[in-house]
Amino acid sequence: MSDTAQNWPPVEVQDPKPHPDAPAKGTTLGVHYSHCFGCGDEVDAGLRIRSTVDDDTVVVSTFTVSPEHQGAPGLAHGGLLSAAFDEALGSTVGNLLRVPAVTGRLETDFRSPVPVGSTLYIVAKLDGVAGRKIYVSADGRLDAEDGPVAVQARALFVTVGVEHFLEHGDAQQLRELGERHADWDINP
Ligand SMILES: CCCCC/C=C\C/C=C\C/C=C\C/C=C\CCCC(=O)SCCNC(=O)CCNC(=O)[C@H](O)C(C)(C)COP(=O)(O)OP(=O)(O)OC[C@H]1O[C@@H](n2cnc3c(N)ncnc32)[C@H](O)[C@@H]1OP(=O)(O)O
Repeated sequence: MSDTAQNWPPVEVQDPKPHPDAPAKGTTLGVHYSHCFGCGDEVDAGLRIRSTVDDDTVVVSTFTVSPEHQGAPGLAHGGLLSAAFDEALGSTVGNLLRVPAVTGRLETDFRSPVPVGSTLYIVAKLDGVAGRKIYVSADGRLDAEDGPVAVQARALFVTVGVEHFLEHGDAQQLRELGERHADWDINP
């Protein structure tokens, strides 16, 4: 998707195979974890990203830049824009492929400033899969799904087992998350 892509994906890949129970086109995706900085509704200065399935390999997410997200006066902080893409790309991988995966590598190109008050439409596409490696990229467009491209990103997600989260994260919170998302099949 990114027009800066050179050799992307960087390895030979297979076409992504969406999960048979992946949400259909037009589905608005819910918050995956209420304490998630990217989408959670219990994080005061979080990004509160909202995502909708566009087709079986594309998810469109929106991120509205608020004053808490500033770097320079009136402009979004670049690191937070990267975080927005991490969330949007991760949501694309998790919801369409329905596998637990973590970001292994994320690169971001900042093409034009993103002002406070604007909404970034992040159009993310699954590009290919090579074993545990999932390649995904996105364009961030200003104020409309067909607005000018302000930010682009490409990422590698790596599929992990549930033990990744159990060993390194908060096992109790993970169990509670699993109870709320029986369809994810992540119950330890
Ligand atoms: C819990 C919920 C799960 C539910 C799933 C179901 C549904 C989900 C639905 C919705 C989810 C919605 C939204 C999600 C939203 C946001 C997601 C945010 C995601 C994050 O924010 S997540 C935090 C940041 N993330 C980390 O905290 C990772 C730390 N890291 C590690 O935990 C390890 O590093 C790991 C696991 C990545 C790999 O470790 P490992 O030992 O398992 O495997 P290994 O090292 O062998 O890598 C395997 C192959 O990937 C290649 N590879 C690896 N890294 C590379 C790199 N950087 N560059 C180039 N290639 C790389 C290797 O070269 C090898 O390639 P090859 O196989 O060809 O040799």
